[in-house]
Amino acid sequence: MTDKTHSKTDHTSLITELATAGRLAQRKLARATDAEKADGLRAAAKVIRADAAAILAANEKDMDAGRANGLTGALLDRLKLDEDRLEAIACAIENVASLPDPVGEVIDSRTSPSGFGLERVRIPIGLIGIIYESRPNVTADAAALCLRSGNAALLRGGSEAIHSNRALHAAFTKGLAEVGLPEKAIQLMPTQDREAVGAMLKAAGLVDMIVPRGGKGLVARVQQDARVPVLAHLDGICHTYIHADANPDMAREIAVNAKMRRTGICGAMETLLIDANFPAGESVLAAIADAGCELRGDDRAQKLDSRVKTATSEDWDTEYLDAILAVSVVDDIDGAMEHIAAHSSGHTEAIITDSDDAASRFLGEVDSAIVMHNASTQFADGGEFGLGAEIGIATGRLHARGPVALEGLTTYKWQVKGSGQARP
Ligand SMILES: NC(=O)C1=CN([C@@H]2O[C@H](COP(=O)(O)OP(=O)(O)OC[C@H]3O[C@@H](n4cnc5c(N)ncnc54)[C@H](OP(=O)(O)O)[C@@H]3O)[C@@H](O)[C@H]2O)C=CC1
Ligand SMILES: N[C@@H](CCC(=O)OP(=O)(O)O)C(=O)O
Repeated sequence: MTDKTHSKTDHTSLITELATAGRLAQRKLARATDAEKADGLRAAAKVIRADAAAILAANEKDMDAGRANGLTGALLDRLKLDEDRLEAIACAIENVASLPDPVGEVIDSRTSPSGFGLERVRIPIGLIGIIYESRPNVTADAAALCLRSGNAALLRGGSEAIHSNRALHAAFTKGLAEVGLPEKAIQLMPTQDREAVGAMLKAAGLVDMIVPRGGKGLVARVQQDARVPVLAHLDGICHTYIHADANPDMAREIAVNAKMRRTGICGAMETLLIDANFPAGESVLAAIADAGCELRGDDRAQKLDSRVKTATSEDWDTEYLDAILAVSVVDDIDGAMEHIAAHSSGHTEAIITDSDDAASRFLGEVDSAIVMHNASTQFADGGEFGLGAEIGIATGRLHARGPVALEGLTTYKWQVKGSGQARP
C-alpha cells in the first residue's frame, strides 16, 4: 500500500483490513512459546545488524528531508541513527528477549468460599495501536515489547521518520518470519495521513488499546476521536518542589539536573516551586541561570534573582522542552500541592526535603503517575526503573501508570478450577 490521500471511507476500510490481519496474527502469536518469542526477537536484532547499511541509508533520507524542512537540532538529534545507535537498538531488542515472558504468570491464587480454585493469569491485551514521535528507536522498542508480551501492534510513527521506520520495520518482521512467527503481528501504518490516525482511534472492537505518545496536537485529536480505550502517554509538565527542610546542596544539584540534563524529554522539570521558608532559593536559581536556563517567575521568585523575567499565567501550563523554567515561591507544602494539582499533566513530580513527614505527605497526596523524593524527574524512564525498556510514560489513570513495559501491556483473566461445584 502506498502513502496517498485516502477518503474517510478508505481510512476506515484500511484500518479494518490492518486490524483484521493483526488480530489473526495475534491469535497465532498467542500459541507461541516463551522460547519462540525470544528467538523471534533475537532474529529481529540479527537482521537489523545485517541490514544496517540499508537502515542507515533510509535514515539519511529522513535527515536530509528534516534539514531541508528546518527541523530543530533537538528534533534532528532524536531522528538521527548511526552505527552506535543502531547497535543500541539491536541490544535493546535482545534485552527484551531476555526478560521473563509475562504471559501466563499467575498474579493471584485463592480458594473461593465454595471451594473451587481461582487464579488470575496474565494475558496479552490483543492488538495495540501506538502513535508516537519521530524517534526511530521507538519503532523497535514498541515492536519488541508488544511481541514479547504476546500482543500485535499497529505502529504509527512520526512523519519525519518514515523511511527509517519502514526500514527498521522491514528488518524486524523479516527476523520474525525467519523463525516462523507471524509478520503481521507487527504492522506499520502504510500511510502518514492523519485521518488514518482518526480512523484507528475510532476502531472500537478491532483495536483493543491505543497508546498515543506525543504532545498537544495529538491530545486534541485523541479527545476528539477516541472510541478505543486509551493509555495516554502525553506531555510532561513536571514539577520539583524544594521544601523548607531541603538540603541546599542536594536541592541545587537535583534542580539543575532535572531541568538541564536533557531539556527536550517529557521527564524534564518545567516548573520549580520553592518554599518561602527554604533559605537557599537564591543559590538554586543562580545555579540554574548560570547553566544557561531562562527563568520566568512570580513576584517572589523575581526577588530571588534579578534574571527572573515576569511569568504570565500561560507559563504555569507550558511544557517548554527547552532551557526555560517557570519558578514560583509557595507558602508551604499545601501551596505546592495546590499548584501541582492545578497545573500538572500527571507525569512526574518531585519533592526535595530532609523531612520524612513532608516526603510522606507529598508521595501520598500528589496524584501523578510518578512521585519522587530527593531525586531528579529525569529518572522517569523504564530503563532507569529496571524494566528493560518502555513504550513511554503513561500519564493517565488506567491500569498502567508511569513507565509502561511488559506488565503494562497485559491484562488478566480469572481461571476457575472446580471439582464439580454447582451454585446453590
Ligand atoms: N509521556 C511520554 O512517554 C512521552 C511524551 N512525549 C511528549 O510528546 C511531545 C513531543 O512530541 P512531538 O515531537 O511534538 O510529537 P507530536 O505530538 O507532534 O507527534 C507525535 C505523533 O502524533 C502524531 N500527531 C500529532 N498530532 C496529530 C493529529 N492532530 N492527528 C493525528 N496524529 C497526530 C504525529 O504525527 P505527524 O507525523 O503527522 O506529525 C506523531 O506521529 C511532548 O509533549 C512530550 O512530552 C514524548 C515522548 C514520550
Ligand atoms: N523516558 C525517556 C524519554 C522519552 C521521551 O521523552 O522521548 P523524546 O521526547 O522522544 O525524547 C528517557 O528518559 O530517556
